[in-house]
Amino acid sequence: MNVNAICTALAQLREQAPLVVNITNYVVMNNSANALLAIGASPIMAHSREEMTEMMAFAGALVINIGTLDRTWIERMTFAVEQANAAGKPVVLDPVGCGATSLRAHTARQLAALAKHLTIRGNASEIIALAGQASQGKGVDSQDPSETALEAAKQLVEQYQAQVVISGATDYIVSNDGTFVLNNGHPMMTQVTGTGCSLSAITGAFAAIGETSGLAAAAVMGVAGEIAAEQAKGPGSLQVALLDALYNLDENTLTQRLKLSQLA
Ligand SMILES: Nc1ncnc2c1ncn2[C@@H]1O[C@H](COP(=O)(O)OP(=O)(O)O)[C@@H](O)[C@H]1O
Ligand SMILES: Cc1ncsc1CCOP(=O)(O)O
Ligand SMILES: [Mg+2]
Repeated sequence: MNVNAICTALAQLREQAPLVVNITNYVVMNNSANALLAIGASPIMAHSREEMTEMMAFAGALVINIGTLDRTWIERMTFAVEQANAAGKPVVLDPVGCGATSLRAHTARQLAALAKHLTIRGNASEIIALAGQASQGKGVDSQDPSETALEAAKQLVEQYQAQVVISGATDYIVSNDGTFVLNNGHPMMTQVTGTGCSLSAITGAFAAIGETSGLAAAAVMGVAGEIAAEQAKGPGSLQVALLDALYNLDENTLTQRLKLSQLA
């Protein structure tokens, strides 16, 4: 996949405006819904078991985010993944805080093993912990450089037949087709809660239109993030500017700014 293919995927996303079902955490529901709307998709935050079979029949994709987990949520998430599988819909898993507690690690692994068409998107500490290795995450924040998660990501690709997006200063998109490297974004993005969760939600939107790689999602998020950081005075205005940048992102800007390469 090259920059032209990413631009085509973005145009298709805006044309189709896929519906993305999110079971996400209390912190970022608003951020994620707004990020999906800004890029041109249609979000719905839905948790109820009673409506999930119907929901997955007409939805484009399911995004599962374990950020504010408890027993009830785990049961709902498991059922939702089963319904996505039955309807042949792709699943994106955001293993928020995986490594902080065994509940998160155990749940993320169970969900990953269950999902049939899976993309995993996490920061480096989450990806390392999901693979069962020692990570240095602090709660939901990464303290590992993204390149240190590459071996773990390759293990997860193999183990779950998944695509894996490691986000960070450099984003890596790892799959059976090789590893793409993105060098966009801005460090201030780590000081707004929900930028990673928004990236996972947008990954769901691209998965819904048949673009299973998280590459297109990481590309638009990275470029929009750096444009937003140029305009922001700090994290508060960055949050608003990010939505504007996602909304206004065009093919020329994406092409000019994208720093994309591939690992040999
Ligand atoms: N140091 C950084 N420099 C540039 N972009 C970054 C940096 N850290 C994170 N990002 C970007 O911020 C977004 C969220 O990634 P990340 O902070 O790793 O997720 P999470 O919020 O789940 O920890 C991604 O688009 C990523 O590329
Ligand atoms: C702070 C926090 N606590 C539980 S979920 C959450 C949000 C995490 O969002 P992100 O991973 O996008 O920074
Ligand atoms: Mg996160």
